[in-house]
Amino acid sequence: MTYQPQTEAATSRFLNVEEGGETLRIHFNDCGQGDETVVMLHGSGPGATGWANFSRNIDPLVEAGYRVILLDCPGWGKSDTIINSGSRSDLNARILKSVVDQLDIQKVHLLGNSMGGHSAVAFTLTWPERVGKLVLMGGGTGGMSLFTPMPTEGIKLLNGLYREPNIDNLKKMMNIFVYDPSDLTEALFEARLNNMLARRNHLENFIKSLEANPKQFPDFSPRLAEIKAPTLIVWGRNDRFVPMDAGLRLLSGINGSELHIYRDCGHWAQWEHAESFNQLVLDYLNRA
Ligand SMILES: O=C(O)CCC(=O)/C=C/C=C(\O)C(=O)O
Repeated sequence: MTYQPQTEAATSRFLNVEEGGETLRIHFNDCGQGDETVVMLHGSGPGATGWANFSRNIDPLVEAGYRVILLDCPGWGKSDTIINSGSRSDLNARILKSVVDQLDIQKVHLLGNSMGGHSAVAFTLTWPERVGKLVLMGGGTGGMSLFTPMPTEGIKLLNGLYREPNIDNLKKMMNIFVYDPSDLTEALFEARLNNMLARRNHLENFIKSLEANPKQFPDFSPRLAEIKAPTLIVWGRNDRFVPMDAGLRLLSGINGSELHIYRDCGHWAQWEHAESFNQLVLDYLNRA
């Protein structure tokens, strides 16, 4: 039978999650029907969503026989908004735990981009028995860089875009987000701007969260050795948001890990090198 590409509308679902004494309506996309599930966790940029971050990765994994769940973390996409004053990595992990519990999924592979990587590590540290393999891309822990002053130029532009969400600031951020900005189309900018402006409360609450706690993503370095899940770390050599040495920290901390560094690649390996990335991930997941 010919494979039918997944669509956002046909896979869109909502669940309620209790968090901090409140009920949050959480959005996710549920794609495919495989026995094994890959959860994709997006980054923290304004306008990011599961679907937008992983648009080039969903079909190849579903076609290969995986169920793919794309979670919109609270404060992004169609999920409810939140002001977060604790660890956002752990908040996202708690939300994911409730979603997989409600879906009755016992074990998941986690694929996280940037903040999504931080959240995947938080989930694994708290519920290790629920994790198969980890794929951490441009993220996995907060903390300092040995070489790059923090916040990085990318994170400064990201925060600037949250404060002043307009097309000029979006282009400034996206131009250093990827290695080769000539791949970025006006349609992509427009879709991203529309995503952002559709939920101004998300943007305002991200800034309020930073004011309440500037360190939204804790440094998990001292606990990385607790992670037993086989872990594939993926980084762009030219990442100007989360510097590559964070990937080296993950590699030295997580015993069963290996690292793939893409040349000519910024903070969005899954998009910039989609074909190769998809094959890399599938080979890793299929490996005994
Ligand atoms: O500050 C950090 O460590 C995480 C930054 C981050 O998650 C940035 C991600 C950006 C995107 O993935 C996006 O905007 O699509």
